[in-house]
Amino acid sequence: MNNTMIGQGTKPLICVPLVGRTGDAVMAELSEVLVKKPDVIEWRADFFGDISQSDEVIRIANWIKKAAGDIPFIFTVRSRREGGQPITLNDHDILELLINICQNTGWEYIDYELSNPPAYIECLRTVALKTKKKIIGSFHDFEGTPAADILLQKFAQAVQYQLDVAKVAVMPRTLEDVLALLQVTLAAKRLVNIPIITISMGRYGVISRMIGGVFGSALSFAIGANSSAPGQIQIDDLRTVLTVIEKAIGASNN
Ligand SMILES: O=C1C[C@@](O)(C(=O)O)C[C@@H](O)[C@@H]1O
Repeated sequence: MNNTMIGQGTKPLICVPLVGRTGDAVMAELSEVLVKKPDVIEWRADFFGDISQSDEVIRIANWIKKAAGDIPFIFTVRSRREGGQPITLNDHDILELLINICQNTGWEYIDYELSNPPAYIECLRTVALKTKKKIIGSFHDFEGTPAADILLQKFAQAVQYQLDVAKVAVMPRTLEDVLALLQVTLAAKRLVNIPIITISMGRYGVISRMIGGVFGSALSFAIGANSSAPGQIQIDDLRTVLTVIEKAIGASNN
């Protein structure tokens, strides 16, 4: 099994999401994706019907970890305001659940939105440090692609909070938006000293999922069993493309 952490290695890691509504569905998805050997697995727990039952969430998280061995895991509860599923938990409940995950599972990464109150982010960071978890500070815009300076601020914010990884996922309305996101990726890579992940979503943005690594994005999301966002492609296709790009870059000497 691969256990490379985000930001290590020469080519971007491939992460697949789990989006089942029930424990059985999540477990079935897990067996399906494990065969495809992703580098990282994300549980999008906002899709999980029993998310308000924290004991059940912890039980399944521990089951998943045991079944998947060394693969690094990301625990994500995407908020409604950033494109997540409607859930009954409020921001404070979500923070409590994330703390619970830090304290009671061996999961490596917690995704936490940079739009959360600063006090919540600092609280989670303190717990994460104590429990040796890493935080991915994230920002999502499913409507459009904000201007470069706004996106660059998101990366700077993640660094200010002393988080471990910074991630930006935005929706392009034009191909120019995709180019803008790639340009921001390159600028952010040069600006910040933590691993970054960038995604231009949807039909136009598909190409960013394949070539984002060239510009500095450390991870790309793909479909192992089910998709969690528009524009994700099948893991086998993404792996083929990333392998070809790595080979081509490695082979060229001018
Ligand atoms: O933030 C992201 C990126 C993503 O939205 C994508 O576009 O691939 C998929 C989400 O599951 C993940 O949490």
